[in-house]
Amino acid sequence: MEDSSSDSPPARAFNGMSVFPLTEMVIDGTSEVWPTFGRPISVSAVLKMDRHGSFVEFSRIPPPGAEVEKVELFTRCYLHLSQVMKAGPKLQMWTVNDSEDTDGPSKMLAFGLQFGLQKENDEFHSAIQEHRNNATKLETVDSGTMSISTENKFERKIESSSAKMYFHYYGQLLHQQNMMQDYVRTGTYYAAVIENHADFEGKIVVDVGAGSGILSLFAAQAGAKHVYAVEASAMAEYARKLIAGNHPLSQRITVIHGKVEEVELPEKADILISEPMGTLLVNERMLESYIIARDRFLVPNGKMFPSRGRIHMAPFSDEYLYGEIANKALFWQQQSYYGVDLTPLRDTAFQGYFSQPVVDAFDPRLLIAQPIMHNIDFLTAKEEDLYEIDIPLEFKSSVAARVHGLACWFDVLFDGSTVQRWLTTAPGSPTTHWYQIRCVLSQPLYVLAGQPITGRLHLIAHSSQSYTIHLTMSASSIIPGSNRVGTLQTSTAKLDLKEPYYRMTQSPAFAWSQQEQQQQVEELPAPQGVVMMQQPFSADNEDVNQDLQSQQFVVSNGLQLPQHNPQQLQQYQQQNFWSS
Ligand SMILES: C[S@@+](CC[C@H](N)C(=O)[O-])C[C@H]1O[C@@H](n2cnc3c(N)ncnc32)[C@H](O)[C@@H]1O
Repeated sequence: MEDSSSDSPPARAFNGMSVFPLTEMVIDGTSEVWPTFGRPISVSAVLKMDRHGSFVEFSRIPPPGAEVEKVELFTRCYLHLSQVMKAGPKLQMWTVNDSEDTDGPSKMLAFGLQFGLQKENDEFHSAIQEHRNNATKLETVDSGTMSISTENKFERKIESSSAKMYFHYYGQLLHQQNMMQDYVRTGTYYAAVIENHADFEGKIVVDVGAGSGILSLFAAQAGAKHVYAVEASAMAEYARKLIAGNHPLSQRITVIHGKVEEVELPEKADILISEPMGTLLVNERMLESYIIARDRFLVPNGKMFPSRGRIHMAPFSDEYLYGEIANKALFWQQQSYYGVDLTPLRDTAFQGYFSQPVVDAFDPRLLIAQPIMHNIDFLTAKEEDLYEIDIPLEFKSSVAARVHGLACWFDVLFDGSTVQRWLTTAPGSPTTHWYQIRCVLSQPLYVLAGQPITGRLHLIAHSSQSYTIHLTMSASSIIPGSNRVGTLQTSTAKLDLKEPYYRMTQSPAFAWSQQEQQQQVEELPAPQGVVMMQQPFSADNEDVNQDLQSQQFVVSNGLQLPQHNPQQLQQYQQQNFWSS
């Protein structure tokens, strides 16, 4: 390890905290995972930086009167290899993967950090965030000791195996086509750009993650002076080919193969265009690259298309979905599977199924309260704001129901000078390839009409370009004589956004007739942010995605193709898309 460089931010010291090494994880009867901690060790912490990045050096403080006077190093944790989570007012949880910094085998370290005061916890937490920021702001000065720069930013926070798979995926035309064929998505981008051509005319544009180059071509159609299409995957070569074949627009577009974190551009941009949204808006962690591109390339007061995103959330009740997930674990209930007792893994399997967010298009009538939303302003947000997103939940149930979890979707805004356009993925709106996502609780809650539902949605970014989701939901009650809310029943869930359960081949939760559904739609008021369903789900319960694509294909091309043979349609679409 090198010593801290003199160019690095000054080291900061913190005292008076105890480390509880994590010895094991225990799963109790209610399927909660509880960490078991070892004996506490008093430590001090110093935040430093060397050429590998920022790190915290924890040192043991010898107990008063101890013979040893020398401060002994407990551990050194590099921030880019550490996940730090506030687990309580005075408690932080640390998990550290030190595989990159030891010559030996990969090691995971987990511990709790207990502070004497909440203030100390807050200060230490913000100092860590600040240090992360400073580290990435330092430019490469020379070939000397300090070499932390934005060039390493992507690599330092994303595992190389994850990035490799990610860019391999986007390097294939098949997947670019899939996005392009989401006509709600592509059509909204097209309309937003063309209707707001005044924002593009004569302007320098950067297309952040250009993929096939489709948005760059839209910007050029809208009159951009020049477009820099930055694409990190091998798709950049195909984009070059596609753009070259679209003369004369091609004269005003330059494709740059590389990451927006690394490439250099000859001039600043007046406007950025990008499609960086993943499931739940933030999956894939590409919004962070969009923000980095803003800081690197956009002129002050420049425009961003889109400029704002909102995550919408509401509790839902769906017995059918809950039963489906719970039943999957029944396999492990067998006591004699070829003579083998599978039950030791039953609880683990049960938890495993509930740790997958469900991705599908659901009926908005499954929502049992008005949605709430969380705003992310792409023009002002800091990249680090997306490392940890903490959303307090507060709803009022509109019916008596069993609450099975939290449903989420998002929308983004194109804030054009001429027209404002929202691209929405709300349930009941025309379905997109993002669908909606639902976090299902293994222990449902019971609520009465009018009862408050409170809780927290806590998203923590991880190095595989996704998030760990910590969901807490409580059935609450207003404490008589006060405005305070008391908790009656609480349920928690931990999910990995990277491991979703794509439920598109399943039957819809409701198989109502069109007439019944229409009647329901007319009777129910639409929740805020949700367009109530105008049409039934796929008439023959076939794969929703295929059916969606077939409907949209028919609409967009004006062709009268058979509506109820999605497989044939999809085949037809794939063959013909690139010649349309
Ligand atoms: C969701 S796709 C959108 C593609 C295209 N703009 C469109 O709308 O059809 C995102 C693209 O961004 C690229 N990408 C992701 N992160 C990037 C980064 N840090 N630098 C450059 N390209 C990136 C991906 O390879 C992928 O092609």
